[in-house]
Amino acid sequence: MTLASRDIRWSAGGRMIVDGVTLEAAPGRMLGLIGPNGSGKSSLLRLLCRLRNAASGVVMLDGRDIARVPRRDLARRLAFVEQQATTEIQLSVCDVVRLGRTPHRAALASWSEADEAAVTAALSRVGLEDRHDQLWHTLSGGERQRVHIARALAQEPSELILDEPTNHLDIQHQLSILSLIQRLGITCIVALHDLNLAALFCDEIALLHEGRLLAAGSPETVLTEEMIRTVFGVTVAIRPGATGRRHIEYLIDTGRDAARALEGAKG
Ligand SMILES: Nc1ncnc2c1ncn2[C@@H]1O[C@H](COP(=O)(O)OP(=O)(O)OP(=O)(O)O)[C@@H](O)[C@H]1O
Repeated sequence: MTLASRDIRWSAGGRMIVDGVTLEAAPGRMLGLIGPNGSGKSSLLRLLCRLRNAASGVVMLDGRDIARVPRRDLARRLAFVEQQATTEIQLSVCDVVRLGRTPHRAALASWSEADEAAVTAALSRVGLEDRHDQLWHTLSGGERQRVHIARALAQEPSELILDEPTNHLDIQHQLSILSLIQRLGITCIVALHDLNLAALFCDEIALLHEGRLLAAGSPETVLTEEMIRTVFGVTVAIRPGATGRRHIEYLIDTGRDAARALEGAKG
């Protein structure tokens, strides 16, 4: 066991947002967190990395309540890539990635070769080594996202939590970032909206609905036609894809839509 929650609850604005979630991320595996908008994915991820405290229940790192783990020790273990992270506007790309080294450096210690090597390797892994000195605020949305992933990689975590890391990324970078995360071989929890990407990359999937964990298990057991219709209100057909993973096809009644549009045009 690495990161796990037991019956955690968190409410805001008089509403239960995370409602009794018990979840376990297996060591070295990639756990996908899926669910409709507002189902509580970001809130749950923030509880798991202790950016928020659960009102009840417990989050555990290797069986130890994370509320009792010193912040610095937690930062050495666990990295979080937020959905819309912002950074001080005058920082350069390498400055942002260097922030990932903070938990590993003793107070007042000078910048080491190992620190610089970790930053260079992280930038190269996200394909931005040539942007080392560019100002962060001049990057495109997708490049910023990749820099934040590089910052998390420079942190050399053993647990990595990512909130929709493919946001803003073109398809090539969506695939390369998820492949990279998969190849890291560390424990990952990643919130994803794209169900096909979740099926393609995740070892396990957890499905949230209205703050509750509705299902957790292999992509085959969680991503079923019935579950997707019930939770997302979308009709799909699921077949084995060319990769051997499941492929989800969204069934849109284009014939009916076209007939309606035609009738509307006739007045
Ligand atoms: N601090 C807060 N105060 C009030 N409501 C909140 C707060 N934080 C989150 N919520 C509400 O909790 C619900 C879950 O939000 P959350 O961001 O966790 O969902 P999500 O599954 O990540 O959504 P999305 O897919 O749209 O990113 C939403 O309805 C949101 O408005």
